[in-house]
Amino acid sequence: MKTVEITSGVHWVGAKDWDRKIFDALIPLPQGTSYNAYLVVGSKKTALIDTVNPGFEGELEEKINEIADVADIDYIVMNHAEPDHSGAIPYLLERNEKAVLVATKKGADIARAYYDVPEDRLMVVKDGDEVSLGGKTLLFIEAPWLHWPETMFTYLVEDKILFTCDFFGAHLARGFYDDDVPDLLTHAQRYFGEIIMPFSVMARKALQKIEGLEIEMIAPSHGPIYRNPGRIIEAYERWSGGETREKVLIAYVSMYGTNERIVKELAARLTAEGIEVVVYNLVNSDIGEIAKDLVDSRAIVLAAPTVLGGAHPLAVHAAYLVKALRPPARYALIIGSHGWHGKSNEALLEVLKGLNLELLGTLDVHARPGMGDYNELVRLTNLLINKVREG
Ligand SMILES: Cc1cc2nc3c(=O)[nH]c(=O)nc-3n(C[C@H](O)[C@H](O)[C@H](O)COP(=O)(O)O)c2cc1C
Repeated sequence: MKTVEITSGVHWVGAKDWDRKIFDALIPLPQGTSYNAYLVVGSKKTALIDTVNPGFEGELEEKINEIADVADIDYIVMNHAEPDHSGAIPYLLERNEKAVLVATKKGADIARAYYDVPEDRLMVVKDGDEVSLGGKTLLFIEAPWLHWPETMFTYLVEDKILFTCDFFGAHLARGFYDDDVPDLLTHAQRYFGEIIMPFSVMARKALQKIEGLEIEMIAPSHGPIYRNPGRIIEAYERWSGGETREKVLIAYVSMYGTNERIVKELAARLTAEGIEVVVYNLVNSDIGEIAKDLVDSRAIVLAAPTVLGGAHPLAVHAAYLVKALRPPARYALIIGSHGWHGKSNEALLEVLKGLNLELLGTLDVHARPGMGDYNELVRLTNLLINKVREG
């Protein structure tokens, strides 16, 4: 893909990574991703906003050279220091003798540590600082913890474009503008769940901060550019505000079918009552999809057998992720099974400790589910339905 001029003097010079399958050695990328970088050309100065993942430096340089010489860039704006956006900084600083790296104070610390940026090539900015490129003014807005401590947004005043790096992003190689991707909000929700949800408080603060800005375009550093920013801002308000639906997320593991039978019975009863249900068998589930559904589920059910005196490792992993992602769910049910001494429920509750979840109950099936287990399941299901409907 060639460069794209998104408005006069503002060029997309990023890279599409169609082949990437995994992010942060953890999150599957079913549709690849993109590393968006933007070249802003003023009448006097030129700035590059964000860079690309290591391995794409040459592609970035080629694109920049279509518009201006890499050696002529005056500012490299680092909205976020994570290598997928800043990995090309050392390469660029080697090929350009004058550009300074623009970052927050914390960003500068990270740039020194990760990219060996020397002091004379660093320009520290704080909230409200501006840089004029000649007819194009960059305004810096500190937006920490989205998703590292140093993050900021850059606002291009004259063109009303907000560059937000990870915030409002989506892992997608396809599409260029939001209107090219009909299912974009689903991907954005998944990205929110994976990356932003643990920082929902900071997300709300950032949304308040940009409330008064006139925004014509949102240009994140992963996924399509929003020409209709209202849609994603409204979605982020809901997601970061912890707005949940009448929806239950069930994640389970079952070696010989005990938990599976219980979970299927539970899902069928919830569905019959008009409650939205998503069921994930943890053996073959994409954790990005689970993260997406955690964004708006009101209750979580974890079900797993006792294995070697604890919970099945896949369930421990899932519980750990739930704890780390801090979803807005309000209620939980924990279901387990055992052959001789049940330990799974206890182990999962230990992992989840500290989350603001109301535990509606536990069920621990001995070997295979019997009448007593099904009766208890009916009681717990009714309780869950009532709570989920209450809100
Ligand atoms: C590898 C393995 C380890 C197990 N470890 C325990 C254990 O430590 N304690 C226990 O009570 N049952 C243990 N069990 C028995 C299972 O917890 C029991 O069969 C349970 O009903 C399986 O539920 P599932 O079919 O949903 O996986 C173990 C079973 C297997 C296959």
